[in-house]
Amino acid sequence: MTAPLLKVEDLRVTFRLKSEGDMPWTKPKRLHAVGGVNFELKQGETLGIVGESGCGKSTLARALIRMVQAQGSVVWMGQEELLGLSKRQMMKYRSEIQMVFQDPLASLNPRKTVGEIIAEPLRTHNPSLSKKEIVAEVKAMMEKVSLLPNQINRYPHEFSGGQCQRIGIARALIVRPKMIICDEPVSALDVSIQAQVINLLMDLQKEMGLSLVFIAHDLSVVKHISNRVMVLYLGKVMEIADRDDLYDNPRHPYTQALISAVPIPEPKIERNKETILLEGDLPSPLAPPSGCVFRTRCPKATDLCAQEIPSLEQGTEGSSHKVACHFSD
Ligand SMILES: Nc1ncnc2c1ncn2[C@@H]1O[C@H](COP(=O)(O)OP(=O)(O)OP(=O)(O)O)[C@@H](O)[C@H]1O
Repeated sequence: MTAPLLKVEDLRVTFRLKSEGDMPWTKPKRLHAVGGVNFELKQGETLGIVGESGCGKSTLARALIRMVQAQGSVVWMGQEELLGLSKRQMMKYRSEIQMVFQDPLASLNPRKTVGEIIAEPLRTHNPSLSKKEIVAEVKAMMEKVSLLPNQINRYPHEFSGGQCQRIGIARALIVRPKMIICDEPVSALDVSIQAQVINLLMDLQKEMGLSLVFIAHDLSVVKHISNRVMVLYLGKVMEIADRDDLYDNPRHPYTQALISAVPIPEPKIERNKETILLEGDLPSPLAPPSGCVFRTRCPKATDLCAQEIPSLEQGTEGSSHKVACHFSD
C-alpha cells in the first residue's frame, strides 16, 4: 500500500495571550485553537473540513504549512516530518503544498501586476528560469484558469472577485504543487460565481492529480467537492467519514445538527428530518468544557460526557467512519 500524501497526528496549536491590563507576573492565558487532530490525505483526494466560525479550521490549515507554530506531527509523503524542519528546509516543501485564501482581492498585492503576482512563487522556487520562460509559464497558467493572457500587465483592482480568486489559484498552481489548502476560497464570492470557481478547482484537480484540503462553513459546497469530510468543534475532530456516509448517516449530534440545517435546493422536496437547533454559543476556547467539548450544547449529554473525553473511534472494524461521542448513533 502506498503511503498517504499527508499524515497528521495529534496536531495541536496553542496561542499564548497576554491582555494589556495584565501585571507582568500574571501568566499568559492559553487558547487551545487546535487540540489533537489526526487525519490522512491520499493523493488526488479532497478532504473537506467544516465547523462553525472559530472552531480552528484556518489555524489547522496554517499549521500544516508552518504559518503558525504547532505541536504533534505532520508527515509528508511518508518521509518528511514537516514540523521539525527549519524555515529554510521547509522552503522545498512550500512549492509542493500551496494555499488559496478566502479574500481574493486582499490576498493579492495591489501594487503588482497579475503577471508579477502569479510569477512570484515560480521565481522563488526556480531562480534559474529566464524572463521569457517565466512569461510563457504565467500566460499558460492564466489560460488554464480561464483568464485572458493578454491581461498579464493589469492590476488586481481591475478584476472581479471571481477573477481575483482565479489569479490566486494560478499563483498556487504555477509551481505544480501536489496539494492545495483552500481556506474558504469561495465564501467571499457571489453565489453564481462560487460554482464556477469550485468547478475550476475540480477540473484542475483531475488534470493535475492534486490533493485538496477544502475548508468551508457551507456544507453544501463541501458536499459537492469532497471525497471525505472532517467535522471540527472547538479545535477537536467530532467526526470524519466518506462524504456520502457522513451526509446520509451522520453519527455525532453536532454533525446531525449541522446537516439538518443545510437548506434544501428544491423547495418541493420535503425534508424528512427536523432542523436541530443548537442552543447557546460556541464556548470560549480559553475555557473549554471538561470532557466532551460539545457537551454544553448537546441534547444527549450526561454526567459521563463531563468526565471523560470521548476518543475518535470507528463504528465497525475497518470502517473509515470515525466519531468522537459516548452516545453516537
Ligand atoms: N493569531 C492568533 N492569536 C490568538 N488567537 C487566535 C489567533 N488566530 C486564531 N485565534 C483563535 O483561535 C480560534 C480558532 O480560530 P480560527 O480562525 O482557526 O477558526 P475558524 O474555524 O477558521 O473560524 P472562521 O471560520 O471564522 O475563519 C479562535 O478562537 C480564534 O480567536
